[in-house]
Amino acid sequence: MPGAGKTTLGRALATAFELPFRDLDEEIVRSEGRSVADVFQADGEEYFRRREAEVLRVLLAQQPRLVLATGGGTPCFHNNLELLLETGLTLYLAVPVPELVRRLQHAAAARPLLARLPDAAALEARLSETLAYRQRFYDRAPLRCAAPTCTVEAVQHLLATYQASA
Ligand SMILES: Nc1ncnc2c1ncn2[C@@H]1O[C@H](COP(=O)(O)OP(=O)(O)OP(=O)(O)O)[C@@H](O)[C@H]1O
Ligand SMILES: O=C(O)C1=C[C@@H](O)[C@@H](O)[C@H](O)C1
Ligand SMILES: [Mg+2]
Repeated sequence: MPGAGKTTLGRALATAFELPFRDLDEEIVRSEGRSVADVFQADGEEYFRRREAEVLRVLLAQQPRLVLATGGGTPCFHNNLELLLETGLTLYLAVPVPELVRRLQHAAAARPLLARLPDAAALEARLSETLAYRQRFYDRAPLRCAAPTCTVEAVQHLLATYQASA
């Protein structure tokens, strides 16, 4: 979900595993030469999702060994989840909606899907609706860690257990 900690944990995991880190939103921004908000505003979500799927495919083809922070919506469009499940090991950061609200309430305006909401209650309602729809996608990740224990050490432990059972 937005604000779940993908970038923070992703960077730390990349350092721990000595892998390059990439953030899919940043790759889209670089490829488009404009911000995510500008893409949404000028060309709409459908265009953004198309570009997101294309940039994801180009990135994975160019750089198959990496830690990638996706966007919150990435697994829910254009069979991106199937691609991620086939080509890598996916981790879902499960963060309760009230905690997401705390993290995002002062940063929602810059986010196209969370902008123009009147207050924290409206933000909470929007995030709850979004998560209710997305949960079915997120739950297909083979690895899951729940806040507040989404640490590098917790993920290393999850990985060791996963690899031992594979
Ligand atoms: N484990 C954590 N505990 C508490 N706060 C955290 C944690 N991880 C990240 N944060 C804070 O939550 C906010 C969002 O973190 P981050 O940018 O890593 O999330 P994200 O999933 O990448 O968000 P985005 O939707 O912007 O891509 C930041 O203010 C960050 O400092
Ligand atoms: O949750 C989402 O759908 C989004 C999250 C951001 O990371 C961006 O990818 C974009 O704002 C859409
Ligand atoms: Mg991020």
